[in-house]
Amino acid sequence: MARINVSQLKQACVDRGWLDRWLDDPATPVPMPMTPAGGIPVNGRLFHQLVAGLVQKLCVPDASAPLLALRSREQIWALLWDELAAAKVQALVRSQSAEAALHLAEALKAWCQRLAELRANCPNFKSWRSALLTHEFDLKRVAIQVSDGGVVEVSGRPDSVQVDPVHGIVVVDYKLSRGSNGTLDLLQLAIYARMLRLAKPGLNFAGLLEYYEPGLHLVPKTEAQLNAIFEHEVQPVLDRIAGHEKLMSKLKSVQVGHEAVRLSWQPKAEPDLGRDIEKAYNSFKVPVQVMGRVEAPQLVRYLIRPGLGISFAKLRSNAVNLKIQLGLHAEPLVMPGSGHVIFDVVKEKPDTVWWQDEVQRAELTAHASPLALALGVDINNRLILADLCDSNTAHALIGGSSGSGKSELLKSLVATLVKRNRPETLQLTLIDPKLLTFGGIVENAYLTGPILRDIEESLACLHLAVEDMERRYEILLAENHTRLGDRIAQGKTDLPFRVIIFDEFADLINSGREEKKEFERLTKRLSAKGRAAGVHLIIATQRPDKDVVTGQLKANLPMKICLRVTNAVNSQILLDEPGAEHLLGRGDFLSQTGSTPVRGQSLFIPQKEFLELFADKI
Ligand SMILES: Nc1ncnc2c1ncn2[C@@H]1O[C@H](COP(=O)(O)OP(=O)(O)OP(=O)(O)O)[C@@H](O)[C@H]1O
Repeated sequence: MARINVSQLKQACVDRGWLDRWLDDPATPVPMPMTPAGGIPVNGRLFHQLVAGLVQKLCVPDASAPLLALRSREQIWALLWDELAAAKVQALVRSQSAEAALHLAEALKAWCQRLAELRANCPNFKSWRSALLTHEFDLKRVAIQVSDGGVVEVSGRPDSVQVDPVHGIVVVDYKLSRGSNGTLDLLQLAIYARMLRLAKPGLNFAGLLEYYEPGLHLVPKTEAQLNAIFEHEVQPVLDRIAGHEKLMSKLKSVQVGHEAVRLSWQPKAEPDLGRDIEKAYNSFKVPVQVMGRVEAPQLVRYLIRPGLGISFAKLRSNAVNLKIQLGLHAEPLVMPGSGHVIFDVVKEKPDTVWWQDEVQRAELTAHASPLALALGVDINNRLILADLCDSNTAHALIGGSSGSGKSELLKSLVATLVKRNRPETLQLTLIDPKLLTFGGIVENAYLTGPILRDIEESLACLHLAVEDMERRYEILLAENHTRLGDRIAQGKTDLPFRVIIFDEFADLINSGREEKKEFERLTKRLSAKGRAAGVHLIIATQRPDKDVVTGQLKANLPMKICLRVTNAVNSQILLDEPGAEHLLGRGDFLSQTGSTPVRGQSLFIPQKEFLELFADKI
């Protein structure tokens, strides 16, 4: 079961990169960003210690009459100072500065004032517990439900739960400075309010941030506000954590054991060739050890450690020998990995990865961006995600020879966009000169117009898209928005996202010099400015040669997806490296959304299911 603590969870909500690193290895502590240096040191930990010490004294069950008689700020402060604070504050003068010590003392005084007020407003004061319900207590492993029915256990230690005269029962967090990110404070409050509600069913908790700066500033939040923060900001992160945990537990057994495991794409049991590979290499005097085995939809990957003094080149040069010895139907792909050698044995009959199953995975459903896409699954059965709203993946160039799986890939991308958006927020422009890819979609609310088939129409459509983009800029500027997504998030749907999908643009480029120049000019403008205006390009070609995929086009379309191509030159043109000529076809691809290509298998959606997505949106 996935477990996380409150500090980590709030950090994950504001920094998805941090979350990714934590998910990769929760055992290795991922450092939290530090509060920026500068200003007076605020000694928050000491403040918490001293306050907790006093509360402990006040709240003992048989508290003495003088303790119960404390009423004013001065009386409470005198006790706190004499019993706990004096020595610490004086030590601060020596170890830090008089300013820091004064800041702490003032903050503590403000807290005493707050306590006196709580007491004064407590109708039937019998003990300090009537005002301070609990203080610095552990909430251990509170199970919070996630969308797919699983749970994530969250642990933490709220500062205090109090009865506030105005706000009712409140979970309180003390802060000695507002820091650089008030959002984190609110997230923490929302998480604690939800944990308390689960731990104490029947009670509702509002929240209060008490900023001692050093004077007290209260930031109250109602239960409804905290609920909304939790639902919008925290729940998707918990869904993602639970989804990841589920995936990892499946993967673990695939990687370490050699047991049959049912993954979402349901592999047929492939023989384990681990020992055979070792024996075969040994027979050529190349000692190796197979360290692991991962079964992907299109191949089985073995991770090999070469014996001492055995070079990678030796393993690679024996690939053909291994094919013969092991009776494989294709030569294994031998590639360098980090700390091991990758030995990919392609399956004779690759498994199909069904779109319908994969798009339900939490990594995608919990993704905040409406234009997040699943390109496919990687070797480790993780979804390969790409977000059109992200500048690194805002526009895509797809290449692959005939039969490599471009049309199916385009269909799965369109299906994901349609599944995750309504026609009011997403408009598709489909250009399909081959007539087949999007054949069957008739007039539809998701489409900007009929599916375009001829070259002149396609060029005219790109012209209009540029005009549309310029108009959008003017509107965004007038309304003070920097990106269309923010406008849509505010509920304004008169300008939806617009995704232009062009299957086979080579014919257009090859129809004449002028057309080619114009196509390049228009795609350049759309790709340079489109993202902020919510206009995105996904264009595909069967002929990724240098005349079609020009340097300029490549530079303008940051995301590249290369399916099987006929030769290493085509792979080089698209990805800047060879390799895609060895892919299997049927949706086996290398995607480049970052620095190194990732191998994946695209998702398959049967035509009937694809058309059904559009069926009721005429
Ligand atoms: N992800 C996938 N899973 C299973 N089968 C696939 C997948 N992608 C493609 N295929 C199969 O591979 C074959 C070729 O696919 P597709 O028609 O998409 O290729 P293409 O690159 O568009 O070819 P062309 O350019 O000639 O139209 C089809 O039979 C298709 O069903």
